[in-house]
Amino acid sequence: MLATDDHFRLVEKAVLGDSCKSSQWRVASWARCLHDYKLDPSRAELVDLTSRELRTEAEAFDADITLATSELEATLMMIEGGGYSAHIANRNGVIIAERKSKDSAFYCSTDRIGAVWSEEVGGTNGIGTALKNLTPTSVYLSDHFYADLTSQACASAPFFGPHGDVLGVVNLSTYNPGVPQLAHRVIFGVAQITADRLESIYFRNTFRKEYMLTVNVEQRSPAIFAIDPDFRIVGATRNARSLFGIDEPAMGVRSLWAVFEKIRGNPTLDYLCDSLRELRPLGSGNVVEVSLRRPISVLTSMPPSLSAATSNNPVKSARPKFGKKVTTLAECAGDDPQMGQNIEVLQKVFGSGLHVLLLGETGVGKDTLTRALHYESERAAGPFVAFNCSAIPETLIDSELFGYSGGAFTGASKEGNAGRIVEADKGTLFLDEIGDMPLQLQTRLLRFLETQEVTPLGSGKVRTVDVQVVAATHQDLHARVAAGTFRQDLFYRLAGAVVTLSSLRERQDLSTIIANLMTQIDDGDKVTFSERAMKALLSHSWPGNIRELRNVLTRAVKLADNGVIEPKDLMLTPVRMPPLVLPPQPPLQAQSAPASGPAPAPERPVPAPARAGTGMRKSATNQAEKEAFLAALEASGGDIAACIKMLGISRATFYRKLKQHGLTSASR
Ligand SMILES: Nc1ncnc2c1ncn2[C@@H]1O[C@H](COP(=O)(O)OP(=O)(O)OP(=O)(O)O)[C@@H](O)[C@H]1O
Repeated sequence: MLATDDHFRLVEKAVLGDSCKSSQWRVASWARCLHDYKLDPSRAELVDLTSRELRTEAEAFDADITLATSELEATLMMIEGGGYSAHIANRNGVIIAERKSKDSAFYCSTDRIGAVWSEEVGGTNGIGTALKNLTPTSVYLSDHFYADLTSQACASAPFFGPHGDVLGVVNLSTYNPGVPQLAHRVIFGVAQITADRLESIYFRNTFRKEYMLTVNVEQRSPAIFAIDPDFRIVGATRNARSLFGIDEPAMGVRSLWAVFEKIRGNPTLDYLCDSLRELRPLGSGNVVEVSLRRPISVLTSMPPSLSAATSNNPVKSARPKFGKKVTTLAECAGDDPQMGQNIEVLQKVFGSGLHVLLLGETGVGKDTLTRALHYESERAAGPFVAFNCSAIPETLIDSELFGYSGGAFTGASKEGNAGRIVEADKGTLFLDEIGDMPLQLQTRLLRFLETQEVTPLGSGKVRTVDVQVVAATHQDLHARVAAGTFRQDLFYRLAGAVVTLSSLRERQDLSTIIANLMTQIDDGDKVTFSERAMKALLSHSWPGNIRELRNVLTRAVKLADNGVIEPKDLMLTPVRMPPLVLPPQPPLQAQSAPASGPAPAPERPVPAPARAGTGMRKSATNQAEKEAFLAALEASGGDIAACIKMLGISRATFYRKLKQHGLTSASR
């Protein structure tokens, strides 16, 4: 922090015009602080609102705050380790949402929910000055007006609503007098990108029922028009407004053909939807590339009885009629408040043109939740296509996902293959284990996500599709980005909403989940639990999450005598659990444990060797795991489905582990 006197002299000299070093925006802000607001740089008088005042300010935020907080989450993941926290302030400069940096040493305690950061109160500061000038603002250490604040740095960017008025400010701040200026500049860029993304999210969400024309311009934020079926412009992003000279009164009145030269003949919306097209802005020599997306509710394959569905009345009838019962969103939410909140955010983003990234341990229900979202959305009439990036050999991912034309390569089928992306047109594509997507294909996937276009191998024909992508992984994607094995821009493109699903041990509604599962398991309604069995279930740590719980319950229903499940039927003791959920054990012990079939449980769990280091224990567990895989493969006679069932793991985990243990050839 600067000495108060020194800082005061600095401010005074700059305002009097004696300092040639000060940038104009800062001098102008300091002058406002001194002359207009009569603030004293040596005495910061910051204001925190009462909870009642805060409630009023939060209500004054003219948009859905849950979308903004989900965005903050994604931003914080990208800059983790930098010591910055992320905030949303409303248009009055009051912080109404916060996501804290894990690096609490640099936490800016003045930047908390309820703090007022208008320039009139906080002097020159990121949020207040950005709001004053309606422009992104970086306030680095001694840029602050108050001497007390010169140990902190903030990067702030205002964001605007779909009708062009300012909604609030994204703010990233750190309490770190040693933060390098260059690093802070990068954070400033991130704040601006976050603000742009928020604008885009709110715009797409507001105009989701309209056609959406995106103009490809070399600008940071996209130029998008929302247009009605008569080509009237009903909405435009800030960038579209400034580039094409459109203001609010023109909305709903001006035709697209008053902005662009009309294409020959009578262009239909369908013509524009089918591919990337070129349009020439009126009075300009250069053409621009545009792409048009259909409204979310216009699904050509939707039967008439469903076409009138609105977002309040979601389409439900397209659930698969046969086979597996689809778990509902209400069942996914259970009674867990965190899960309920997650689902609320996901429902808002789903179908808005943004993609979704689901994180969470294996078996927490990422696949199940995605299916539920699909079948309770307006895409329900469209296809649900799941693609597991780790279950398909690397060499086949390209052709399987993006498709190929007949005879495109040696061994290709004569008819060709549309590819999973095209199959998912007008529906949902679930990209499971996205962390395993090979790097070179990540580039292709990114291109598709940006343009919604695919060109099947060997066909040369571009096909535009309308696909909601949900990507999922149990891996630490952030670490993969840092290690250079996952593209940062792809992460960002996928992260329209990033939601981390809680593990079963973190959930507060285990008994509800048990009750739900019992309704889904054959004969589950014919048994009850003894008190001791229920106690054992509730106190188990469930390393295998819901999948493990389901397996345990299914088996217990079969083993229960006289319709009552006792602790012995649960077989929760380590030796009888599938290998992947064993605690660390000496190799011999684990090797001798069979992968299936009931056996008398030992009195107590076998302890890990007292002096084994983490490395030793890891390799012992690894070895045990490999042995168990070999045993299961042998016992199942190479039947993958039986093997997976025996091991009690997901198909994705099965293939991942096969690869990890070098057993790939044994699986085919
Ligand atoms: N809310 C729920 N209610 C009942 N069963 C559920 C629920 N969520 C998940 N399950 C069941 O748990 C098992 C694992 O779920 P799912 O495959 O969705 O998890 P996942 O996170 O996608 O796993 P992985 O990362 O291993 O692919 C499945 O058998 C599924 O039916």
